[in-house]
Amino acid sequence: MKDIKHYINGQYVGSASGKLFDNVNPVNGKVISKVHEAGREEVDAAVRAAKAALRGTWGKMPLDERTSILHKVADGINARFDEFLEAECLDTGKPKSMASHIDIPRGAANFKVFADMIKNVPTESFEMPTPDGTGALNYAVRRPKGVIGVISPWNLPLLLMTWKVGPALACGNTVVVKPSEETPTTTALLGEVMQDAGVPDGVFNVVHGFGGDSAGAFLTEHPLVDGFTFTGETGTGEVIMKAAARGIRDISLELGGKNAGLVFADCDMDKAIEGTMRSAFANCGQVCLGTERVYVERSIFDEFVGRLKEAAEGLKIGPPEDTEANMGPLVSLKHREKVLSYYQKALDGGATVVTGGGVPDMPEELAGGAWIQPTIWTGLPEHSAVITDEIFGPCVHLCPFDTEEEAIELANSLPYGLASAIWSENITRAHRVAGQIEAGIIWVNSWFLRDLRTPFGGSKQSGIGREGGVHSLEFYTEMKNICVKL
Ligand SMILES: NC(=O)c1ccc[n+]([C@@H]2O[C@H](COP(=O)([O-])OP(=O)(O)OC[C@H]3O[C@@H](n4cnc5c(N)ncnc54)[C@H](O)[C@@H]3O)[C@@H](O)[C@H]2O)c1
Ligand SMILES: O=C/C=C/C=C(\O)C(=O)O
Repeated sequence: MKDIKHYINGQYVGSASGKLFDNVNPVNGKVISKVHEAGREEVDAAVRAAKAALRGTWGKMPLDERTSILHKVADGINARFDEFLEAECLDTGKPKSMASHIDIPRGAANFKVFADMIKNVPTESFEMPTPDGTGALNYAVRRPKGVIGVISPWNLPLLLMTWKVGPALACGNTVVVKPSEETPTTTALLGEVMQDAGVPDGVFNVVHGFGGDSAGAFLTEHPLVDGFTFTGETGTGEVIMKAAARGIRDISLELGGKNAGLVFADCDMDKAIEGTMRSAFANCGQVCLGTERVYVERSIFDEFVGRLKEAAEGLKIGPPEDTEANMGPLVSLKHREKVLSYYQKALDGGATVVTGGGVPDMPEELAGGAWIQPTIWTGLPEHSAVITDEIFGPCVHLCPFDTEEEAIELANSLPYGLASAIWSENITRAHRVAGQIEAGIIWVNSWFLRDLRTPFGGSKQSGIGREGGVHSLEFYTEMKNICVKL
């Protein structure tokens, strides 16, 4: 069986401890590979390699050369598209139809976009008077922040990891990546692409393992890491923030959400149903931007519930290679336990189960997988855990509202503030409501439409900082002002 090793200083290496853990295919529960678990020793070697690489050829490389290497990385991902696709779908169980349109192309785009951007973003300069009349000139320059610790989740593994590694390398940093223990394969494969593209040893390093008391914690506790970028749960973000406080290291946190959809009676119903189907069920509901609570204006509530039910019941659950399937399993049986505990809470709380609510019957060869039904509820009170907690499954609670003010208040009622989707053909209303929603990303008549130049991140407990466009460059560089007395 294949074993997945760390990638440190340009070499694939195993753990000194010999500790391995299972990588399980969520489609059938079978072990697909064994993964080396990093101890402090491997994490230390990776961080030191990254530190040394800053002072090596990478640190001295002209910008044009660096960015052309990053274009080669993107081309390398595209050249091995099918391998990346296969690996991502084995680790996550997601439909190939989705990963081939979203995950893998974005993995390549994340390198190209930021390589081009860093070449075209100006810095500022200010002339100032001085008492002796000669004046002074201030100008700002960008320098890499240093060694960046990248800690990424399992839901969009290649997409979310490269969303950080792309701009970090474009800005001249070096990285140590700790991918999710659930989905190590595409990050490991990226090491080969980096090597072939001519990325110098030590610039891109990967250590595998778990979070607490494992590779994740060892990385955040390592004093030579200069900054951390993390995507994952809010609770994990708190732990990482504490670790980063030691030594005053910078952080960028993209955290959990419990995003609201708002559907007004003046929406285009077809668009609202199509968009809500995606925002509730895409990637088996495992998208941080998903809408697990949707508020619908009362006059169209019954119609909306009926149409969403019909559409949800039309979803085809199946394994990645089933070309008709548009819903895969959850990432693991453990995650399914969590999601099913909320399905039970909904029942206990007196919800009306509009559709789903359990585990589908699957053919024998798939019976060991983490399959789950897409689920719609109505009738729960706003304080119930199903409405306040991020479940991260293919489920949505629908609730009617009467006024615009009430809809805004409901959307803003939770301590999260990642994203929201508003459905209305009244453009004045859409702008007015969008301006009042407490979230970092608002979509009007769309969902998960991404322009990589835009600010991306959450407010309240959904994160700190923004990445995307110049905001990524802000995080991954130190801005230095040079003041010259003339
Ligand atoms: N805001 C966003 O952009 C965004 C995007 C995708 C996912 N998410 C969030 O991610 C979560 C799902 O992902 P997950 O379950 O993998 O999240 P998670 O927080 O459990 O794990 C994320 C990563 O952190 C590591 N980790 C866990 N504990 C750690 C510790 N103590 N120290 C260092 N590293 C540690 C894990 O091993 C993994 O690599 C959801 O909450 C989702 O909303 C947010
Ligand atoms: O699950 C969360 C999805 C996040 C998406 C991005 O970070 C992105 O599109 O850049």
